[in-house]
Amino acid sequence: MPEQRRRSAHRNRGHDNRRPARQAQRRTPGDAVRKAVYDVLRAVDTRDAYANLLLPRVLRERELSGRDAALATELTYGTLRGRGTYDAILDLCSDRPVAQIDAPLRDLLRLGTHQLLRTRIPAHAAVSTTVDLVRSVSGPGQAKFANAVLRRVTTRDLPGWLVIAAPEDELGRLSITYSHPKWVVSALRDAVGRDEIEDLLAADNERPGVTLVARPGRATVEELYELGAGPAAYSPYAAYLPEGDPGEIAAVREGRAGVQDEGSQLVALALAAAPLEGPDARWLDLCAGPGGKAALLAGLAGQRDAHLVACDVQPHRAELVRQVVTEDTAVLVADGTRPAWRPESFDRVLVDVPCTGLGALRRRPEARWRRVPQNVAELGPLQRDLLRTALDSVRPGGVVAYVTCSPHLAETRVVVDDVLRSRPDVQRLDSVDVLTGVAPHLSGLGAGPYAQFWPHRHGTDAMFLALLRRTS
Ligand SMILES: C[S@@+](CC[C@H](N)C(=O)[O-])C[C@H]1O[C@@H](n2cnc3c(N)ncnc32)[C@H](O)[C@@H]1O
Repeated sequence: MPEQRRRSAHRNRGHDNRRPARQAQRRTPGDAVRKAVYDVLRAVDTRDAYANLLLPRVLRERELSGRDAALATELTYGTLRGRGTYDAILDLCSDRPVAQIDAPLRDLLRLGTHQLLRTRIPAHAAVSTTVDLVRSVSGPGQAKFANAVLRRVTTRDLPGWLVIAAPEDELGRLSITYSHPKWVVSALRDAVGRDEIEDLLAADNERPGVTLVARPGRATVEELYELGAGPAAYSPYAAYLPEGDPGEIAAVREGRAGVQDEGSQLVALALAAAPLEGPDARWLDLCAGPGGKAALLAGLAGQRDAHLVACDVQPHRAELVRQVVTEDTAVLVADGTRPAWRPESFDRVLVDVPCTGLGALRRRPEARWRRVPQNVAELGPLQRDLLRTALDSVRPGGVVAYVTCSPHLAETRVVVDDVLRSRPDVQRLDSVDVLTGVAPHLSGLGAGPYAQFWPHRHGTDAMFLALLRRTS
């Protein structure tokens, strides 16, 4: 299913019926595609651009649509994701270590290697188009070097290279074979276990399909089905969009529906469904930007006469929240660790903390190379502070959902267990039970009380959920 959704998403991106005329005017459309890919790769490297945000803009500006856009997307994402594998192979094909090759040339060698080993582009075309590009950006001397290196790459297929490029130790083998930094493989293996690590790493290299959310009270899944979406596996508010641009759906443009991973929907739904005694009128989303979960919670709150307060420390993120929530939601720009409200003000609190995002690697092809182990250590104190504030903000009997889009144990159970050690006033609820109440077909979330989603098991991001109740 994810494979089918992924293919359709590729096939249908940005159809433009003016394309044939434009393409006819262009002398070498293939080069325009590769130049666009190259420019995005450089921007990712030099100014920390996000490929998923920059690429659509570059495609629009250069009027690349239809098959050209699909090819550019595949080449950009594939080259960024496969970097670890390709560098190990290039090290065997070059007389200079990859780390010492000029960054622009290195990006082009990775792009050439991706085309040779993971696409159906004929080898001669992959080599010549890449070498032409090297000539135009780095000069004839480098073009000769690139030609020699890429010709060596053509001498084996990917499995053939992996046999000699992947080291024998397990971490090294997994890291090169599935193109993840070793520390990420190690952290993911600690979280998912040895039996499933390869499935998880392989799933991280797939492009996720598009999941929509029908925001309660503002749109229905039936409305989305009529526009070509299909039923989703778990969330009653989700619909899969097999093809087409979600931006072309009126409900999405109007903010009544949105694009939202099903795991993200389910953790918000679990907070709303967690059993509660007493009033259920005041909800808080402590880290709300850009607002996907806040929009869903605001809709659910509206259905039971509750009100949501949504808070984010970054003004531009709070503004994004404002654009997707209902009018009766109060949006605050505030530091969640210095609450602007009195303790015990809320009945339900979501704290979806800033994290490494290691559970959403499918969506951000460059993220795995950008994150470093220190990020985990640096985020830890903030994650703990935010969870403490969330617990202080909820009334006795109220519920807190601690959420991350990382399965790294140091960001999930270790944070919760650490904080709860000094909180005798807090009880763990069984998140797995609550989630299966929301979505009866769900399984594979772990033994509880915490719940962990996985891309390879659920087709969702690797969201973590801990539901906690204040007892006094
Ligand atoms: C993982 S994102 C939240 C995603 C959001 N819940 C959604 O579904 O769209 C974490 C957010 O926490 C915000 N943040 C970071 N530090 C914060 C703080 N001290 N107080 C409040 N928000 C903070 C970040 O700006 C970011 O928008």
